[in-house]
Amino acid sequence: MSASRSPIPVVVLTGFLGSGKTTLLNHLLRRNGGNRIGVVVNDFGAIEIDAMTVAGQVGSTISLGNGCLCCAVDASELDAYLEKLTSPAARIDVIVVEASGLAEPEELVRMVLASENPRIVYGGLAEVVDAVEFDATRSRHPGIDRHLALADLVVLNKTDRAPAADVARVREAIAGIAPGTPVVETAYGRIDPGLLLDPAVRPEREEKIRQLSFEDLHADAYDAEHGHEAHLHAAYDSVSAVSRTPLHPRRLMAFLDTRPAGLYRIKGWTDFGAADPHHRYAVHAVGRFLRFHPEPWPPGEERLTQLVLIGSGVDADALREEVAACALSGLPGDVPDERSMWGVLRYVHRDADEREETAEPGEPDGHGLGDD
Ligand SMILES: Nc1nc2c(ncn2[C@@H]2O[C@H](COP(=O)(O)OP(=O)(O)OP(=O)(O)O)[C@@H](O)[C@H]2O)c(=O)[nH]1
Repeated sequence: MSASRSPIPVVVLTGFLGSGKTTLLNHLLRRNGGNRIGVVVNDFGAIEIDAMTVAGQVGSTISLGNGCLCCAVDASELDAYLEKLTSPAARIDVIVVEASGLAEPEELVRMVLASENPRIVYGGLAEVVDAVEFDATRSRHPGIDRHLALADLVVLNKTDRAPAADVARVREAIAGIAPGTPVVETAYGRIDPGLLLDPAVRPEREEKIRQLSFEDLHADAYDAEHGHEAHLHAAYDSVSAVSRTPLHPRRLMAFLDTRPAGLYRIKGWTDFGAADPHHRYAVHAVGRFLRFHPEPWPPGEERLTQLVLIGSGVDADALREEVAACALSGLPGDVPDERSMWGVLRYVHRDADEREETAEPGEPDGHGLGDD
């Protein structure tokens, strides 16, 4: 199994014509919080490159001054570009693929799940919905229900243009189509970037004292110019859970198997103590998708479990208690052995060669869509 750096999440962004995908992408690129984002679109027109500092262009790839990269490709080139964006030299932290014009969202999700690129991991399907046009779009394109049912996160956009009662009604309709899927209301795609990017679990960044960068100034100037409120409302809860006692793999799996649907993402590392003393396990969950990635403990690193759980409408205290209850009690019978790890190991992504040698039929893929 690979013990390199944690894989790079690939987020699929979808939504009907004019719902606000481009606006959302631009917002993320401006508010990247120090993350380097790789964006894949099928034409540059979609990202208003002019509005950003362009550091250079080579063929169909544009590098922005803030370290982000934008590629304009068609679906047949997607794999090659994912390869390029995940090369260590690109130092990309998250990749966003805008579905429109590339392929149907289901198709893209399948491509990401089936990819043999060991450096990527599925980062979720985010569906942008136009709060004003929802009913009209739905009657013209019944397919929207299918997309919503597949989405891991729904961004209910253009709420500035819809009366509160209409927004509430659309929310209710979405809840009927995609029960439990987190819905974030916003205007101009201004979701809190923390929903998709994760500064909180990047220790090397946490240690740095964050200074006001050019990018912040640029974002604020943009906000002022466009009359948007500079402050982003947190439409979700971010709960951090730390345990200095190793977790019991079976109890953690029981918690993960029954996690509330409103819990959109889980990131962090787990210490399973004697059940695998050599590795810490990076956890990556988005929507119904779950993956573990074992990495050797960095020398001198304190052995602890650190998880960040992000969701909307979740009970922070209850979540912290549930994680705490996964810790080993120290009682004589509460000792995990190697077999206790089986549940966890089913969600470890093995490299292609290794997988061919040991593949078993009916292995779970961690997502309702299947891996092939
Ligand atoms: N009032 C209002 N306008 C918005 C909002 N979000 C986007 N717009 C506007 O809606 C139009 C379409 O937004 P885009 O971001 O281009 O939408 P898109 O989904 O990328 O569109 P396509 O690429 O054509 O599918 C633009 O004129 C945006 O400025 C919003 O929340 N409120």
